[in-house]
Amino acid sequence: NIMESEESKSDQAEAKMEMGDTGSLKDSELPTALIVLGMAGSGKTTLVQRVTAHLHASESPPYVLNLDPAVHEVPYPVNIDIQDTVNYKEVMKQYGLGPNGGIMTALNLFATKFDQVLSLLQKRVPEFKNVVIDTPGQIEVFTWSASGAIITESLAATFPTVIVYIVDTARCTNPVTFMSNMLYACSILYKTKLPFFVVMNKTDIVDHKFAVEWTTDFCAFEEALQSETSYISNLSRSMSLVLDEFYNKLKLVGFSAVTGAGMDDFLKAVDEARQEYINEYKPAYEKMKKEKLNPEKRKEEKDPKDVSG
Ligand SMILES: Nc1nc2c(ncn2[C@@H]2O[C@H](COP(=O)(O)OP(=O)(O)OP(=O)(O)O)[C@@H](O)[C@H]2O)c(=O)[nH]1
Repeated sequence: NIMESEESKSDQAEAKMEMGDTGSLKDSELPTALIVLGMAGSGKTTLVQRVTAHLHASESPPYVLNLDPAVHEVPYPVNIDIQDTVNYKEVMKQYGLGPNGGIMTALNLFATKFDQVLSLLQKRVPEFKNVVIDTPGQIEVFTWSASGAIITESLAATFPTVIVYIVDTARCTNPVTFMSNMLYACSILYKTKLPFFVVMNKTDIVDHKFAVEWTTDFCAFEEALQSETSYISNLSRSMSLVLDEFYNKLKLVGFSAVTGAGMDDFLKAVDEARQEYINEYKPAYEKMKKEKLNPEKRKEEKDPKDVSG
């Protein structure tokens, strides 16, 4: 069974919200769930640590979930840690798996109990403005797995949910690498359909100005491609044009998880994405839910009965 870490338990909360149901609460009373995604080494864990420390200092501590079964040490105060429920090394042994298979299976096992996480969270709703979720090192373990989809969808059905996609700015100064990373970001948007923004992390090493230019000025990107061989440069040029629609709406936030620079912009982007969830995602989700629960009605609307006899 999934349990909260000892320090994070609250007797008050148990008494306050026994019913564990957010349906009767207004949107403004619900916390924002931040799902932190990014390639291995992009800085997910360091960012969660930095944001958590900032929110604690602002006297608005978040509720924190670690979903990485293989992290050596969780460097921030965590409320629910996947490692307390499943031991991925034991999973590897028992099922004869390699490290990635072990991590994936550990997440699958955890996902089968995610309803328990939700009810623990729901009981604590009035205490938190943010729920921060750190994900496994290898991004595809979460973004291309059934368990990642189950976790994302059940969070998004309960709370305003936002995807925070972390990019290692220093590793994206090559225009082709940058574009590949943006294609990946775009694929996550496709898969989750959730409000989304990109954190250009590690700006203490390299400023992210180039990324803002490349996503807002096609000529600047084309110029940066000059040194590439013709095939790659032509393909990248075409891809960049394809990404234009994605770039138009995309929010890039410069950030340093080490120094904390960019925190205000980060929190502003969270607020805007939360608003987008309330204004756009939620109504579309409610409509879809209604249709799913009432398939007959939908059929009738689509195909009205022939009353002519
Ligand atoms: N200079 C600098 N280094 C950073 C920053 N954020 C993270 N790092 C470093 O980048 C490395 C990876 O950071 P993590 O936070 O472990 O990244 P992660 O995405 O959680 O990594 P995995 O979960 O192992 O895939 C560490 O050495 C961090 O110290 C940053 O803003 N600036």
